Amino acid sequence: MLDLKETRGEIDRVDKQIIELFEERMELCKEVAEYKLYTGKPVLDRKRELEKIAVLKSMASDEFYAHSIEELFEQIMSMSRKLQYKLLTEEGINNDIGFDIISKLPMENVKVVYQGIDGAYSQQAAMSYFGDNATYHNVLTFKQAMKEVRDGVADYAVLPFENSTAGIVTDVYDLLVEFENYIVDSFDVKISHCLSAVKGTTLETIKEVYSHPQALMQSSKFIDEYGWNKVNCANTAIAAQIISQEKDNTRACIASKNAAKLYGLEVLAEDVNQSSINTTKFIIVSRRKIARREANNICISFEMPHESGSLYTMLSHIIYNDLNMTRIESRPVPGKKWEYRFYVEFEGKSDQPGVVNALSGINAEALNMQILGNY
Ligand SMILES: O=C(O)C(=O)C[C@]1(C(=O)O)C=C[C@@H](O)C=C1
Repeated sequence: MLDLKETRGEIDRVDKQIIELFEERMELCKEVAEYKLYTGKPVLDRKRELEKIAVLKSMASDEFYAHSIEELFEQIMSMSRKLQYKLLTEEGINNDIGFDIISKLPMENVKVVYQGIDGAYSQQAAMSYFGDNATYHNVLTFKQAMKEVRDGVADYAVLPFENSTAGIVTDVYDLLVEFENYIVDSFDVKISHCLSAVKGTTLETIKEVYSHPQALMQSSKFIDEYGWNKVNCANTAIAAQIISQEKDNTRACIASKNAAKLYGLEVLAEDVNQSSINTTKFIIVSRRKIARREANNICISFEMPHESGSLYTMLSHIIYNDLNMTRIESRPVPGKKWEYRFYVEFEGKSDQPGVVNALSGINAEALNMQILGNY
């Protein structure tokens, strides 16, 4: 029988050679980086990589090794690219992500827009964040709020980003890519929904419940127990307004207690959301590319070639630079069937070298990378 210790000794000897050769190869890649620094040639040269892999595979003695060699060299070349991005960052190339670092968001006399009407949760969120020294106005769509921020009509928009029960607010995700506005802060608001209707309505007379799709989802257990139809509205407060105008006791709405009071409705049931920890994360959006000094989250979006391993390759930049990923979401790419845009959030600051390396790697290797904010 073979001696395990002896064989392991042989493995150790081969591994040492692999390390020496790997380091020798990386030193050569530094020379390539220097060449690229002066010529402005991009780090990634996929054509060269594919040609190399084909040649290396043809040297393998069987199919299994050919496949392993392909994986191994994909990794080696990925390490080589990461080293090159790091060297370029150290030379000051690619490291201006362009955020103005500020100590505090300007809050005095600012104009704040929210979606919905009086009594909307977004209004409540906006007022709790900006307080009495801001002026507030509402628009009917998230897109209009984004436009007003872009055009300077408003300094900030306060938009819902994600709910702990119903998930992400997909329209807001899409608009963050469509508009060149930036997330500058985020905060959580505890949400407690009420079922409200005009006087004379009871649980027995109701047939339809009006609300925003997210609020309907968050209260679906309660609504489905009674078998009521769900009717989508642009906003919970708009639903309350419709119910108060229609004066029809077959209809009720899901909205805040505040909205019920504002539109003269009676509260028939409180806290109808199935989760007692129902919370919505709101974001503050600005057209200025600013980041608070203590901001420690970065959100980016990118698309990728539809190839095996491409998401892994993008995320490897985050892992390699020791960054903690806190969110990953995907949305369909408009006009492209079964292709997705990814949204990735990770901890870090826009001027941190690891963040700059990761962003320059993803920017070079993904399609349409956008930095959505450092908040
Ligand atoms: O040959 C280059 O241009 C390199 O940068 C070296 C290398 C490699 O490691 O072999 C790395 C990245 C490129 O995408 C292609 C090849």
